[in-house]
Amino acid sequence: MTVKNPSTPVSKIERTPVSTPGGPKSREEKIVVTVRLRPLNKREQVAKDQVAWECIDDHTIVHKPQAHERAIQPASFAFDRVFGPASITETVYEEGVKNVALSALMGINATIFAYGQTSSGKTYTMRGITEKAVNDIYKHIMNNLDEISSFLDDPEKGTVVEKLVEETANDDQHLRHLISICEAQRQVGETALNDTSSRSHQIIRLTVESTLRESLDCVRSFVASLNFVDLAGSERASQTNADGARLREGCHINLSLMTLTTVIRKLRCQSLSHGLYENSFTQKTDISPFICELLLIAVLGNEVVIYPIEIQSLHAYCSTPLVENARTAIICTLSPALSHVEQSRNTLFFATRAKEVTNNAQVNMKEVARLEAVLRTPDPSNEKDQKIQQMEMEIEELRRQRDLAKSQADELRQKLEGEQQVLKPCELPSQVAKKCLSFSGTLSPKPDGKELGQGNRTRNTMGRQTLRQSSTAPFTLMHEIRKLEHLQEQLGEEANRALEVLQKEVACHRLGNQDAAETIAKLQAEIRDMRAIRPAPKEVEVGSVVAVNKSVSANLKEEITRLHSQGSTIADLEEQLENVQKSIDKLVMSLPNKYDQQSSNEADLKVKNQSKMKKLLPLGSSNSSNRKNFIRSPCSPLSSSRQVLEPDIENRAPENDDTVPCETPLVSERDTPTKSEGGGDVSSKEGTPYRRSSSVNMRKMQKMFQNAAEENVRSIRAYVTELKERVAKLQYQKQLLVCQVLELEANEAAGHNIENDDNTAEIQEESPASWRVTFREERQQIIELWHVCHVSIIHRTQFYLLFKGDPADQIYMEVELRRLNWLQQHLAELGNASPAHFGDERTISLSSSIRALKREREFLAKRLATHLTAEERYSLYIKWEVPLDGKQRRIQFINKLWTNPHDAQNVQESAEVVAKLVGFCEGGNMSREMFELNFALPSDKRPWIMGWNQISNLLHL
Ligand SMILES: Nc1ncnc2c1ncn2[C@@H]1O[C@H](COP(=O)(O)OP(=O)(O)OP(=O)(O)O)[C@@H](O)[C@H]1O
Repeated sequence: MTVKNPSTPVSKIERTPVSTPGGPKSREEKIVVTVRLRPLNKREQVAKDQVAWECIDDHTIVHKPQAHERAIQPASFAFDRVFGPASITETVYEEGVKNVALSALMGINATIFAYGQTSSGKTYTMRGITEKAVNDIYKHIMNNLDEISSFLDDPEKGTVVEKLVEETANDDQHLRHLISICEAQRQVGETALNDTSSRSHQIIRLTVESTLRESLDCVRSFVASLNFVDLAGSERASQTNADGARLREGCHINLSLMTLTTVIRKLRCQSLSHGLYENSFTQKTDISPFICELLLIAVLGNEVVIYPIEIQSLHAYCSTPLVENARTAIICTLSPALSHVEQSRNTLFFATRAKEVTNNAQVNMKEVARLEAVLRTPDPSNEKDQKIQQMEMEIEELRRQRDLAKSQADELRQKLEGEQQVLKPCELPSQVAKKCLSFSGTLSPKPDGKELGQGNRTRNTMGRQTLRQSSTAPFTLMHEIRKLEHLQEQLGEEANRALEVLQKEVACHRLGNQDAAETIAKLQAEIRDMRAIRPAPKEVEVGSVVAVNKSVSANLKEEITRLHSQGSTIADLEEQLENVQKSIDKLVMSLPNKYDQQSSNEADLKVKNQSKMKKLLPLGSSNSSNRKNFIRSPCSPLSSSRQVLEPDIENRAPENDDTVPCETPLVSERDTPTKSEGGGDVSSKEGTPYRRSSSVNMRKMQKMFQNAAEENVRSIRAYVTELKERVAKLQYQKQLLVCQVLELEANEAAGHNIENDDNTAEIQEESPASWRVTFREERQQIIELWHVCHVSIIHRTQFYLLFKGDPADQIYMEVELRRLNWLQQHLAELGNASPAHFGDERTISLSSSIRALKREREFLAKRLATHLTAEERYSLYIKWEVPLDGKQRRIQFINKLWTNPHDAQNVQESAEVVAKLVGFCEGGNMSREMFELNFALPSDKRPWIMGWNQISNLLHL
């Protein structure tokens, strides 16, 4: 069909861009979205369905709240135009879509499509719209019978869709006839909602060619498509009562509509990219080519070139630049029935989204279209070239990847060779490394005894852990040792600094008494000791590539022996820090005022108790009863009040003067003479002006000294505690290293077959998800091993509450697991008969562990009385089924804690109770306390903790 265009644009097409001489003109335009609400149909009336929607004006449709929904605000939707049940199709056409339809006469592709649930009136509406549009176009033709030509299957347009027929319409009658054939061919079926439900989408496309005479000798041609799309309706199987083929049809229809909805939604989100459409299509492999085509026309407004459709060719088509060149109008049809309110709402949501989609309306001049079509039409030879080019690029990329992989493999090989060299002196070439990878937990002989027998499963998992942890040993080990040394050195330096600060602090007191002098001397000695604990000179810088390369040239065993021969540096550090802690305490205690000295017996007892308590909970020593004994000097560089107080120093009394306020007991306000306090010149009557002024100043000073001293001691304490934590971490790391060495040696002894273990080396790192699984498994094993080895329940509590699955917990979990496995094996080997001696009067045996645990439980039972209220105790007794009238309820209750490793609730609640009794809290403090425990346990005998010395002694390192 060819239409001659009048020399002037169709006046009614207000928004259609006028063609301009010299080229196409385009502008962005929103999709025209209209809504048509049909009347209740017979079926709905018979069912006495309610009307749920109302068009309140030409642009707004609202949800009519039902009687029971009065309170709810009506949902309101606004569109370009809204047509109520009384509107006839002519009005819908004239006022809704005519402008868009007649754009085709101006060379602009146009699409009108209906969208709505089944039986909402799409076909009813589109039939009328198509009819009216055809009328208008032919009317236009009749008025402009100048040039008429026709074409069929235009080569520019490619080929038609399978079963798609393109015919030239001779006149309006002919066109109507063609449309009626089209409709007759459309598959229609009966559903519960619609006797004549369309079971397929329908598109009628008119290709409109028109000319525009610009001047006597210049005629411009336009070509545009006008598409009338009547989509099949979305439906709910429950409402259509569809089954069998009808149901499958419905599913298919829904699926394709869903795709359309998705495209609209994505378009709305301004994701107008070609990949987007490709994705939409590729994801829906069962979408019929027809629907794809439909989407292209209806949504993209593309100048459609129809290929014999295959999904693939469609992709190819989509990936070419799209010419957005269309005007689109959507008529959303609605049933007013309350029973369909949800579907209607969905339709309105779709319409709302469609409103936001912008089209690019562009005049199609035939010449331009031709050229573009030529450019876009794939030239087979060209296409081939492109494919070759693309393949070449892919080959190039593959080559690059291969080279990269090769160089990585070479690098790895080199590293491995380095490791092999390292191991040669031990007559354990690469075998050891490989054995280590494959170690499957043959460390422990099968333990005897019922409880200890649980170790089998544990050891299996240990094998897996070994894979994960030791996959890079011994290379990693050496690297770790370097890191450890580095940390040790840092720690030593920091400890020195801490001690220096402390020394200054002490010096500032200038107290000159014997105790203080001794303390200072001792601290100075400690500083000297600390300085002596220097790790072996670093050959390389840790962490750098150089370090790695140099490390591998060293002998692993030598490294470890050297580390050990450094005099158990970490243990020394630990001891030194412990001494620092003691020194601080002693210093504090050595500076009592006279008042305190006078009540020395009592105070001594108290001090003893306090220091005993400190052993239990070293961090808890800054209690208020101690504070008044703290160093009363503001002279530390840490003290903020130093400057303010310095002028007062000249008022200080001679040190050996009994009357000097400095040695006067810290007098409480209660004990201070009122007169002196009030007037300040009372003492002038009794003594020298010097005394008068100092008696006033000293009270003030004492208070300030006290505050400053407290502040200083607190900060030093915190610092020392931090250092201790770090030492504890080092201790853990060292234990891990030792465990790994142990494994290496065990492998060595076991003479593992490395060939069988190659595949295991692949296990390297765990994803967060698999770490979580591993964490749970490991924790359970740890809990079971604690039980089996009668490990301190305070330790269990701390560990359980501290390590909750953070990836950083991995190292601690593994150290703990390895340690416990070792302990389990050790206990099993020893039995009760011959406890092992480790040279520091500590012994580890099953019976000693049980005894220690018993002591710990008794200790906790005592704490029940002091740390819980009677009410809290009673509710716990009830919860834990401890007879309320029974004797020794406290110990009965404590004996129930941590008794069932397989009962997660028992574990969790036990931990909560113990934490409360010992005073642990969640979070940061927990960490501090956790590590603190490694330094000062509730008992001097701590058979459940294996330190570096014990393990390394056992390893004969
Ligand atoms: N605006 C209207 N005024 C009067 N009757 C209407 C109106 N719209 C639709 N109908 C009637 O409602 C019934 C269903 O209409 P139609 O077949 O057009 O729905 P549909 O949305 O195309 O359904 P399906 O998706 O199942 O094909 C028909 O009998 C039709 O005549």
